Amino acid sequence: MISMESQSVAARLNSSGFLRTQGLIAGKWTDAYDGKTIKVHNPATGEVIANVPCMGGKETNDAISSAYDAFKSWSKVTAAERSKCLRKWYDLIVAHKEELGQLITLEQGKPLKEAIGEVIYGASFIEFAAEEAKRVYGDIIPSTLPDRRLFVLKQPVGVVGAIAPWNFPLAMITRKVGPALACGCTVVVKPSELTPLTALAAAELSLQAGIPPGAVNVVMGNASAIGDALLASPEVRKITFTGSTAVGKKLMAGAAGTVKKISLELGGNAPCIIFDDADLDVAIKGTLATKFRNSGQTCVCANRIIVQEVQKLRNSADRREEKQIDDTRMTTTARKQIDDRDHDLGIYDKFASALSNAVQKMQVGDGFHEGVLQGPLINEAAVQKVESFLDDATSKGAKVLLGGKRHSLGMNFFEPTVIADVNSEMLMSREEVFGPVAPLMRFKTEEEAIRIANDTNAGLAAYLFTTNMQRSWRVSEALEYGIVGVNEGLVSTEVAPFGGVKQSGLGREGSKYGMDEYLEIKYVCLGNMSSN
Ligand SMILES: NC(=O)c1ccc[n+]([C@@H]2O[C@H](COP(=O)([O-])OP(=O)(O)OC[C@H]3O[C@@H](n4cnc5c(N)ncnc54)[C@H](O)[C@@H]3O)[C@@H](O)[C@H]2O)c1
Ligand SMILES: O=CCCC(=O)O
Repeated sequence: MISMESQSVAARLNSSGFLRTQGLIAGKWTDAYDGKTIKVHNPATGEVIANVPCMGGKETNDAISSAYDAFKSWSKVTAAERSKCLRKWYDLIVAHKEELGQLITLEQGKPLKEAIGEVIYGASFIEFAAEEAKRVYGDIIPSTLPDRRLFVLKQPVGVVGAIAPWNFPLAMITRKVGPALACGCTVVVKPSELTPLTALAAAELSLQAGIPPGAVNVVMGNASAIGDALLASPEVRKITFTGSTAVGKKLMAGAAGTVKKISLELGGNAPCIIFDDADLDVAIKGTLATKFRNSGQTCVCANRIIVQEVQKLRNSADRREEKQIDDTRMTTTARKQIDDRDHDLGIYDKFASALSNAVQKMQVGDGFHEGVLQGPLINEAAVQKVESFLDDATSKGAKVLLGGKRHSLGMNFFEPTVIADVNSEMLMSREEVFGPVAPLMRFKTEEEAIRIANDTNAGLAAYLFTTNMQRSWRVSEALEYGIVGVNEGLVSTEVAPFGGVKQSGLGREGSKYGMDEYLEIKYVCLGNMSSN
């Protein structure tokens, strides 16, 4: 199955009804009103997979009206009923994980096994939301006056505009739509124009699951026209966005006009700190996982791998002093042991060579081919961005240890790359490279590692590798990030809060905290309660 060619996969998905090529408004599959379409390409081959409607403001306004109507009833359905529908949707997605995985590989490029992994990950947000739907509790507040009773109710926000990126065509949508529906909200989803097919297939399954027409609408096409319509409508009470920081800022400003609630999951610039006391195998495995997932195209991918190098200490006595060891009370053997260990400090060279060896083994190719671990980048612009970051780094003194250029397969394939001696003057340490490039930076002390790691406007995910328990806690606390992985490169799960600080965003997705994003708090005061 993994070796299926993309064209036959598309044909089969088409005949089994998984290749939907219309938007969804009020439960009806709909073309753009002016008949215009846009092409969806396979990033591995360049082939056109499908034409989907190029919708704009008019279709979006209709989708909003349909969501607004559906909200009146969906918000009144019991939590148990909503939970059942969501559970059914989850079951259907899991039952069709192969087809949805194939769609993801077709339009996004990630290897099929990874794509099916995304389907399971994406589905988990719906399952979790189905369970949480039943636990949206309010509060009773002890009153300050004897004749009053004070309550807090939690109620759905209303119609939600959910705008998603291309890198996780399913999971970035279910992470929004699952909790929104669970809380009683209805949604207008705008998937990326690069990857709308998975969203459309998932929306079809939502209808089959009994989620009422109008509760989930999908529009795509002219992104700014759709965005403007969502922002302008007073009926849309919440915008939830995952994507670039630049677009997130625009939406945040635009939401001010009607004072909408807003959640933003934006770009990262994840540091991955490798201390010299790290277990090298654990550090390599974790770094590979965080750096090369989805060919480096995730917001939580390590963007700066900051590795400890040898500290140039003056002499043995100074080394012992730095470690605050009482020299006078040490035996000669103990002193020698400390000195010998200090000579071994620094892991940079060992790490750079072990990482390069591991990366060299990664097979690049079409995601449908067996054994492929690295698919193509999403498009030519993404490849050009990686090239320009590498040119900038090498012109400023960085050294390519492995890869560094377009892959011989052509199209959007890029060689998995390791580049050493990157510093904070280089573009790739300031912005997301969003490609299969592992940039290595050097540090000497824990303090310096924390300073380098925090020296960015982003604050989404950070990683550190160390076997020192105290250090892992100390550094986790000092990192200005929303997510920290200690000795682990894959930390995303539906049960934990996902989101960033600083310019990486606002709010959290997944977990019980993700539900709050779709709820309003209402305080109710019952007065004159003492009748006799
Ligand atoms: N923090 C997270 O959870 C997270 C997750 C995935 C991706 N990302 C970030 O997303 C970026 C990559 O995704 P991308 O290239 O699709 O981002 P993007 O900002 O270009 O696009 C994201 C979505 O916004 C839409 N869009 C663009 N302009 C718009 C406008 N004016 N109004 C309304 N919608 C508009 C796009 O069509 C797409 O659907 C990276 O920066 C990555 O870090 C963040
Ligand atoms: O790209 C960002 C999302 C990745 C994840 O959910 O782990």
